[in-house]
Amino acid sequence: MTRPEPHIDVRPITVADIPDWIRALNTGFLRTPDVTETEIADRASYLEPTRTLGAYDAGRCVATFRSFAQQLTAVGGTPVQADAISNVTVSPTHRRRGLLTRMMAHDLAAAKERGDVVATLIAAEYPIYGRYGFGPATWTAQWTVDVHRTGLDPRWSGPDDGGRIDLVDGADVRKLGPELHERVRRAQPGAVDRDERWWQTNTGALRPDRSPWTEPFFAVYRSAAGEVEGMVSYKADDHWGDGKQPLNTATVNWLSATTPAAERALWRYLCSIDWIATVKSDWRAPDDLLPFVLPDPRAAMITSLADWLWVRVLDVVRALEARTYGGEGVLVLEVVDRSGLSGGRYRLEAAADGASCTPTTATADLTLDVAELGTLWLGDESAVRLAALGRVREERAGAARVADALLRTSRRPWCPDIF
Ligand SMILES: CC(=O)SCCNC(=O)CCNC(=O)[C@H](O)C(C)(C)COP(=O)(O)OP(=O)(O)OC[C@H]1O[C@@H](n2cnc3c(N)ncnc32)[C@H](O)[C@@H]1OP(=O)(O)O
Repeated sequence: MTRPEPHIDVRPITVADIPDWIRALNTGFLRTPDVTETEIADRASYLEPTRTLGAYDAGRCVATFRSFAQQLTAVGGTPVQADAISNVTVSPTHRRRGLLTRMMAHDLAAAKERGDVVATLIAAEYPIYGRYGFGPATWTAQWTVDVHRTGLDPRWSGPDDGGRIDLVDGADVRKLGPELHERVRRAQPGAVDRDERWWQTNTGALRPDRSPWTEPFFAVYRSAAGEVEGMVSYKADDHWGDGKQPLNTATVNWLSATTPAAERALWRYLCSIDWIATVKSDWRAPDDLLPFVLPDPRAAMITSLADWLWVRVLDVVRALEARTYGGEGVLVLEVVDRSGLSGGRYRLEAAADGASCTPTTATADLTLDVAELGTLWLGDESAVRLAALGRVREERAGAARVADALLRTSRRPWCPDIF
């Protein structure tokens, strides 16, 4: 049970509040609470005070919340404006008193007012955000590859498709990476844009963390035509077996590819590095090609599978009109939104040349909470499955099957980023 705490002020921060806000953030994330000058300067360089909230009890910051503008790729490749939420913490002294609820209400109201189509976040724990209308919209998997079981010829080196792989340094990544990622994310439903700071912090040009920077390896795949089609960042440990065999692990920080050829070449490259006995993937789509670019797919085991990007639909009409559909058809959705932001009855008409969505008084085919709409919107989840779980209700027999035929996608959505 939450209890109201009117004496605690929830408000956007000012620049002067940044050090105390960072201390509260570090506390909530169980990091050492002291604040360094580097951290203050870094946060001050990109925090938008109007979109950065703090809760103040007797002048001390006891909760943090931040949002920023993000482009999220809808099914079909159109980016929509998202309200990306991050840095959510409530100090342990002030938990379960409704502070998150107050900060979320403040932020979502502002996002709605601004005209954002959806809000997004990556949830620390599953039970937190459903109550605010968020639904898990993409899932993620991590693989561990037993290199000696892959069936790859250990004599193999380099791509066999006319392309090439080159080791590069951070400066090259900053030059080539942003354009590559733009192509990746525009083609990948569920992917988001990356700002310059992402490239700086992931190549060591900017080092805001207290943890010392360790330069990873970077490799670029170019096609036979010389086009940059893929890139990987990885690190390796130093582990030797009792028989003096090298048993090192290569851990992928991130791997981006615009073509299956690039994906195949980069995974095979990682598995071909001398001394490497194990390859650990980054957070990938659950239907990643990885296992199947290996002669023996069982060499790649999923070691982690979980929800990743959560979506909260703020504008049903624009969200449904932004995406493409698997066929033509009409679906009337009764969207229930207890916060009053996006509820209503909507008629979706999907056609080959685009979709239209309009408020309607026609009889509903399906009734669902706005959180379930967020779960269905990127095409990953099945309405038939949600109906079986009682999470969507068919008002017309067979409507969930129609929804699946329209909404689901052949490849699963994926968000390569954490934010
Ligand atoms: C996008 C991101 O940044 S994800 C990171 C989220 N942050 C963390 O996980 C850091 C550690 N945890 C925390 O800081 C806090 O516990 C928070 C932010 C998760 C929750 O903040 P609180 O102020 O305690 O939440 P609030 O009091 O508004 O809770 C509202 C409801 O959600 C429930 N709830 C909140 N957090 C959780 C949780 N982790 N698990 C289950 N239920 C939860 C509460 O019980 C309450 O339910 P009720 O209305 O039925 O009583």
